[in-house]
Amino acid sequence: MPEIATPSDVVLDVRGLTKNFGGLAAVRAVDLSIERGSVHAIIGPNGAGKTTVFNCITAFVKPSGGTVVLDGARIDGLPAHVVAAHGIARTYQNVRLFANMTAIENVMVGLHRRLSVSFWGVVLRTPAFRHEEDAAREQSRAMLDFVGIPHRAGTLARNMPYGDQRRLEIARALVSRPTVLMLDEPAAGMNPAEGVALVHLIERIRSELGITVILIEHHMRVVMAIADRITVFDRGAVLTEGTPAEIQSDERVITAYLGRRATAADVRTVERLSEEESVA
Ligand SMILES: Nc1ncnc2c1ncn2[C@@H]1O[C@H](COP(=O)(O)OP(=O)(O)OP(=O)(O)O)[C@@H](O)[C@H]1O
Repeated sequence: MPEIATPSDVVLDVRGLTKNFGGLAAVRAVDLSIERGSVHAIIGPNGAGKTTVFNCITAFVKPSGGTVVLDGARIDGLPAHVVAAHGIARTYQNVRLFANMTAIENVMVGLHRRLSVSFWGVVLRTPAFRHEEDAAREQSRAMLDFVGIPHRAGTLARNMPYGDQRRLEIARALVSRPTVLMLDEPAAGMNPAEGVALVHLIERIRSELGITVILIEHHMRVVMAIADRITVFDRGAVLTEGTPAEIQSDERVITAYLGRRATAADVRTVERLSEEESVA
C-alpha cells in the first residue's frame, strides 16, 4: 500500500468513506480526521451509520468506497486481522467475550497475534512457548489491574457483573497496545456511577497509555465529560463537528435527534439539562 502524507498530528484520516447495503446508503462520503492523543466522540440518532463507519475502518465490512489512512499508511482493503496488527483495536456494541473462559484468558486472546512461537511450539508446549505464555499472562494481569478488575482474573467471563465485562473487553483491546482504541457504546447499560468510572478509565487510557480513543456513545453526560471533539452523524453523513460546547448548542444537532425543527425552547432545555448535568 502506498504511503500517504497526512499532518503528523492526525493519527487516523478517513476520506469519502461510503457503504451501501443493497439500495441503502448507510454511510455517505464521510470525512473524519482524528487528532493523535485525543478522545473523539461520534454521536447521532439510531441508524445514522456510526457503527457501520467503525465496521468499515476495522474491516469488519468492506467499504463501497473511500480511503482510511492510519499513521500515514493506507489500511482500507486490508483484512481485519492486518488492520488490527497495524494498531487499531475495538470493542463492540454488545459485549463479545468468551463466556466460558476466565477473565485473564480472555485478555490473553488479545495477545495471540503477538506470540511468535510456531504452531508445533504451542502443541508441544516447548520452553519457548511456556516463556511466552508466562509473559503474556503477566501483561494480561497488568491490564486487568489497569482497568480496575484484578480480582476477577480467575472468574469466568459469564459470571462477571455486566460493568466488569465491559472493562474486560477494554482490557482485551488494550493489551495489544493499539495506536487507536475504538469503543462502540461503552457506557450502554451502565448506571450513572459506572458511567463516571468509565470516564475516568478513558482519561487514563489517553493520558497514561497515550492511546487515541474514538467512541460512539449515546450517553451525553459521558460524551460531554470526555470528548475533545465530537462528530455528529445523521442519515449516513457528517452533520457537523466541533467541541462539546459548540455541539450542545447547535440547533441542527438537536433537530437531528428530535426528528423535527428545534425551537428556541428546545435549545434552552438542552442548555439547562447540560448545566444540571455538569454540576451533578
Ligand atoms: N449488515 C447490514 N446489512 C444491511 N443493512 C445494514 C447492515 N448494517 C447496518 N445496516 C443499516 O445501515 C444503517 C446504519 O446502521 P448503523 O448500525 O451503522 O447505525 P448506528 O448509527 O450505529 O445506529 P445505532 O445508534 O442504533 O447503533 C441502518 O439503516 C442499518 O439498518
